[in-house]
Amino acid sequence: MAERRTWAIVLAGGLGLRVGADRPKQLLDLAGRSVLQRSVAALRDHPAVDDVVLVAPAAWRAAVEEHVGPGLRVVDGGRERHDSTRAGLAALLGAGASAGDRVLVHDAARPLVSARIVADVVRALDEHDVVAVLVPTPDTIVQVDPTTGLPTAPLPRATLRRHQTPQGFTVGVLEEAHRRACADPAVQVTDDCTLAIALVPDVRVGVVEGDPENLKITDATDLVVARALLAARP
Ligand SMILES: Nc1ccn([C@@H]2O[C@H](COP(=O)(O)OP(=O)(O)OP(=O)(O)O)[C@@H](O)[C@H]2O)c(=O)n1
Ligand SMILES: C[C@](O)(CO)[C@H](O)COP(=O)(O)O
Repeated sequence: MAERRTWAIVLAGGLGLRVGADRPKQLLDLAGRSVLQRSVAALRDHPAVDDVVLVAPAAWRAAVEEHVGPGLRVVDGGRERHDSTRAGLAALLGAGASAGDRVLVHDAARPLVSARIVADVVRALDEHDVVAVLVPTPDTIVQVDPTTGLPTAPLPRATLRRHQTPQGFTVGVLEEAHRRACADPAVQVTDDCTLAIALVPDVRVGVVEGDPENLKITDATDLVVARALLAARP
């Protein structure tokens, strides 16, 4: 049987509007290296990862390529995150990925992901088709009425988790999830794991413990927190 390869798609196709900087947040500095350089290095330099595809915003592709240097497969992203995942998936299939290979889908906006999480996701794909990285929520979460904003259904905190990335998949399962999602525009989810579990029957789902430090840079406050975390590291 052919050796299973492990691919990573690093999603840097967004514009980072919520941070409010003069360029996409992945190009901002984080203690001497950009957010993008850190998230790409976490996958590219990991011994369990064979090959990386980087998805960039078309308008910022030259800047992205300058940040990561030569030798990395870079493709243009799409309007939404799921469009960018599809662009990354098409690129790795074009580069020879097979349905049985592993693929990790990672937000470039999570530059502090640890080698331990990456290793755990790759290992969990020996037994599962879809692997989520989850952390408990420290806040109480409530569902609200979308019109009034008033709280409606209480959600028991002990049953809630936050998704992090990288999320892991068998390549064929990620392909199938996106094929089905394309056929049904009513499907609206914000991560690939939820998509695969919802749309692909009988997938074996595994869970890896996340880490509060694997935060997503979403607004300017997250940059301050990420810089403080890096400064506190030995
Ligand atoms: N069309 C898109 C949108 C998002 N992403 C990537 O998906 C990750 C998570 O998305 P998010 O934090 O929402 O990033 P942005 O869309 O860039 O942020 P904003 O919504 O503030 O513009 C980021 O690494 C982002 O670059 C992507 O590859 N393609
Ligand atoms: C994939 C994700 O990071 C899991 O928490 C999140 O859903 C991305 O959401 P965003 O709105 O694209 O930042």
